[in-house]
Amino acid sequence: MSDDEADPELVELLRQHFQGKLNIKQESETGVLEDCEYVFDSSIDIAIDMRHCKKAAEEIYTQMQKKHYSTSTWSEHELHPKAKDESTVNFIFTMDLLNFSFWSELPDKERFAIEYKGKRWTGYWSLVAALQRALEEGIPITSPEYWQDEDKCDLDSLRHVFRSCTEEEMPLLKERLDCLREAGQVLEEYYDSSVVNLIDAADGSAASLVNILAKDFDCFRDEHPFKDREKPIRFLKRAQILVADLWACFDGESYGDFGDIDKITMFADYRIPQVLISMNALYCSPLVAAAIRDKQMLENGSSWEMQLRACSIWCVELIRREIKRNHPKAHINAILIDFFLYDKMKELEEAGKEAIPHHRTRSIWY
Ligand SMILES: Nc1nc2c(c(CN[C@H]3C=C[C@H](O)[C@@H]3O)cn2[C@@H]2O[C@H](COP(=O)(O)O)[C@@H](O)[C@H]2O)c(=O)[nH]1
Repeated sequence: MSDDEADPELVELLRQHFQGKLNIKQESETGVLEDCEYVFDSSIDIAIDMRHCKKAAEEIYTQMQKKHYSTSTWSEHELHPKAKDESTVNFIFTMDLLNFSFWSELPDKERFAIEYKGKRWTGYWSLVAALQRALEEGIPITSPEYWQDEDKCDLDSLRHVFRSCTEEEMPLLKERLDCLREAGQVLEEYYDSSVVNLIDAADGSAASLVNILAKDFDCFRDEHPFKDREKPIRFLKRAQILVADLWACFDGESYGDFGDIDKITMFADYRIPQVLISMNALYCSPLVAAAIRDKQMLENGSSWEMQLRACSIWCVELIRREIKRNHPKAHINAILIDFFLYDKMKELEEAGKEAIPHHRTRSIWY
């Protein structure tokens, strides 16, 4: 064989090696963005208004700069845990296991609310307040072993942990107990009941951790069939926000150190669509707009609901690209845009300035 001919065996080995790399590359993609672009391309009830999307991008960038919005904003929230240790990892995991469906149809004074530190907390903050209160009362609510103890951790004890200062009970309490139970079993079976072991299994990849959560835990597998598409559409909202909360809380270090964190998308909940619509970046057909305005229930997995979630994720991606185009040096990803929009929406709600209601879907996914 002449010097310039490659050894066929070596070529085959290299091919298999790079082929293998390609496979690993496949596993390190969550598929969420591709799935949402697919739904956006076939949406007829929801659209993205490009002109307002561009305008929103500039407004968001300017306000984020003014507020010095960064990962450290996460820990500045009064109720978020401050310790940078394993107890906070367990807190965040528990929080994002249960981070769904707080909305109520009752008037503000009657809706489910948690009294803690002399304040009345509703929505997402009611969850965080209840977990903090339980820990202070000596209830090990963030312990995977506790979730499996059917004598100690049952519907009554969860009702006590989430006891409201009004007559309304926390929504989907039984489903929340099921999430804790399943997570306790999976963690015991595969990760020696340690959330840190679960994070270590992702080997520093955000996308891998999202995929592991979706693979090992039914209650994180937020994916749904859409029209005649062969594969379900992946939103993976609570799996993604779990990774994002770890990243933000630990400032991208320690348990929050993910080399590919920018692969995480916006989290398809019921607040970001609301704020994108109020910024005119997202457009709803008259029928959908009327359903949202009239607070009609949009069934989980219905076409309108899927389009709303997917187009919101795609809209934030376009906003992210627009900011990157105009401010190449800005360290802004979908997570920080999302966190900023959520906090902005809560400020508008607090000030009684919600232009339109958020959409009503009751599910464990968001
Ligand atoms: N997309 C997105 N969805 C978010 C959040 C958060 C809170 N994240 C904290 C961490 C960093 C940020 O700065 C926030 O301080 C909760 N949610 C979702 O909203 C719904 C609760 O709404 P309401 O009932 O009105 O509180 C529910 O589906 C919940 O899962 C977010 O950030 N992004």
